[in-house]
Amino acid sequence: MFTAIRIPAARTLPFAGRRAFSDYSPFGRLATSPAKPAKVAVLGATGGIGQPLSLLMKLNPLVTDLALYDIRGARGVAVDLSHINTNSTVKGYAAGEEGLKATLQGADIVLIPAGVPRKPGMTRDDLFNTNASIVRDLAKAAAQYSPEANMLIISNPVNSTVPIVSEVFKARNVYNPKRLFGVTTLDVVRASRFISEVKGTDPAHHNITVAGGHSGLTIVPLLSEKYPEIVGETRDALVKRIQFGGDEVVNAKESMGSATLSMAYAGARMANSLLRARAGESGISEPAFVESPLYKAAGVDFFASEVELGPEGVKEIHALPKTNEYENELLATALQDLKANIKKGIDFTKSNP
Ligand SMILES: NC(=O)c1ccc[n+]([C@@H]2O[C@H](COP(=O)([O-])OP(=O)(O)OC[C@H]3O[C@@H](n4cnc5c(N)ncnc54)[C@H](O)[C@@H]3O)[C@@H](O)[C@H]2O)c1
Ligand SMILES: O=C(O)C[C@H](O)C(=O)O
Repeated sequence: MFTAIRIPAARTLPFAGRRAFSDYSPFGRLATSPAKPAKVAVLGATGGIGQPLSLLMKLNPLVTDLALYDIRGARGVAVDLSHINTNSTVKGYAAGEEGLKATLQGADIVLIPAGVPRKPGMTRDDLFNTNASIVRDLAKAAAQYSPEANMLIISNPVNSTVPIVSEVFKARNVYNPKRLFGVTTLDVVRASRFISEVKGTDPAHHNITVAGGHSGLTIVPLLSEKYPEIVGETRDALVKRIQFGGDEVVNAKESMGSATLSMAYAGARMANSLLRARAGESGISEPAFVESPLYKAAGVDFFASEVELGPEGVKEIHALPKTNEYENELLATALQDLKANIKKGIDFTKSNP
């Protein structure tokens, strides 16, 4: 006799119960759909930072168009990413002026991680001879093809490459200090992680100001106002670890480069914050190395601190938190180095326009 086989109904989740990728996002809040089109360009997209950063941009629902450029391989990375089922388009371009033009035209955010990374024993300043001209040439193209974009400079030495971009834009009468950012987010990401390890807490609960610049002693964590209980050797070790966190990665990678994955995360967080501010969300702040009034009187035109973001880019540069004697000494040392790093970038661009 024929017996009907009963197939149990598949279990389904009601639509409202399903979670979107953005619910699990590590960036904090992500909007679920773009308020307006946003084109993001990545220059140096094939590199150790460029690839994961481009992936994170492909996953960001605020991005509608992603354009990738490198001196090699950007088209392959773009085709690979273009199979991911998020709404944005991805295009990769070949090296040269035409590729740069197509990448940059119409861009709202330009992320630049192009250039060589450190090997053990090197300082970030040792990268200057190679990276200064790479950043200068990319800045020239950006000044021509995307003069109004937010420029996010990742290439080291950030303390010098940001002034290089400002000089290139100034020479072409398109410089807008509200749109130029040295990406120092990684210092704050590290600070919150390292402090959570000391305190045995969730890093999400720690938002620490890291001021100054992005290299060694120019990185100044300002802990005392929020964490007056962290003192003595614990404080000294924590400050040193934040200042030299980059070396920790460089040494562990044994000549294979520097931080790439944590940097891609940090760069994507910064870009996401700018995209949210651009879409009209208020109260968004990130650390960044920007043209700043904070130490202009001391001859330091660029300085990293907490910056409030708006549709115009930099909305407001916040004053530093209250500092103690120990931090004032760190700041004094940082200012000396910063002055020299900034001058080096400006002098280079003036004598090699
Ligand atoms: N700001 C920060 O916190 C931070 C953190 C980590 C690394 N970095 C810096 O980022 C830079 C890149 O690091 P990485 O590990 O990705 O290096 P990488 O060598 O893996 O990648 C660099 C990419 O840049 C490309 N490139 C070189 N010249 C170019 C040009 N003229 N135009 C376009 N692309 C070009 C290369 O082809 C390569 O794909 C380094 O200078 C590094 O020091 C900064
Ligand atoms: O340390 C480096 O050279 C890369 C980067 O600036 C970092 O802080 O990890």
